Amino acid sequence: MTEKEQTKQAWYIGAKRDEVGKAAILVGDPARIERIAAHMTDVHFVPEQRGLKTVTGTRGGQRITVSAFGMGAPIATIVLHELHALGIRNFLRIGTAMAVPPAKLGDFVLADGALRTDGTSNSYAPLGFPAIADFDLNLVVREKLKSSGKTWHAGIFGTYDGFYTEMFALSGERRSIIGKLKDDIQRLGLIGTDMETSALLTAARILGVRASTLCIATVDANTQEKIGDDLMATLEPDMFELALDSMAAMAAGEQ
Ligand SMILES: O=P(O)(O)O[C@H]1O[C@H](CO)[C@@H](O)[C@H]1O
Ligand SMILES: O=c1cc[nH]c(=O)[nH]1
Repeated sequence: MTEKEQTKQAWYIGAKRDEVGKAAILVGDPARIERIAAHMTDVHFVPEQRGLKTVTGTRGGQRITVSAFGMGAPIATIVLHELHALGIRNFLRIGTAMAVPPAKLGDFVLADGALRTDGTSNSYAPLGFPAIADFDLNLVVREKLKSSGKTWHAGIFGTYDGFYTEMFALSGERRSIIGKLKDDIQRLGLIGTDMETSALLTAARILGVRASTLCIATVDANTQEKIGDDLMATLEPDMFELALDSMAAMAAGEQ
């Protein structure tokens, strides 16, 4: 029996088959679930388990599921894997990423692929296997970005497991630790960094489903400057709209 035939209710997110839609958006922060739900109709909240929140609603005539994984690749892939086992074939992670020029704070960054600097993706495929976003999904997202008039960049992300050991120095002494991140960025021309994308893209390819990541650049990788909550609050609804419209288009194509 395949995973999909076997799974009627997901172990950790708790969703049953009839509680999920045809495409999924993965967010980190569970507080985004209520806020994105306001951009859909006929909304159904799946009972929360272990702090994992999921909502399904209608957008553009399609049922779309949004699940919050919290932070980091291990739990993000569990959520993707469970939604895949419930029958979902299209995934878009949305959220925040560290910015690298030419991306400026507040710009959108779209992953065409990702450097596999995470550990979780190794459990899906050996390191030589590339973490590549789905081409058709990214075409749809690109079209939505172009018509939005927003400033956006597409390219390769870097995904790291150690937030305070590899990505963000809390004190001056620790700055040397994140030297590798800056080196990777410069040497490899990364456009953004996060903690989930390479694992999600690898897992999705191995599971035979489509995935990508669209983020708002919220932290400058060189200066560690962050965008304020007020600016993020004005950008987040645009990210929700772009993501929901993209996934409604993908879900429509699955019919
Ligand atoms: O996209 P959001 O949920 O904002 O998450 C980002 O912020 C968290 C910490 O950096 C990581 O999970 C990262 O990917
Ligand atoms: O600094 C940051 C900001 C967002 N996401 C990350 O992974 N790191």
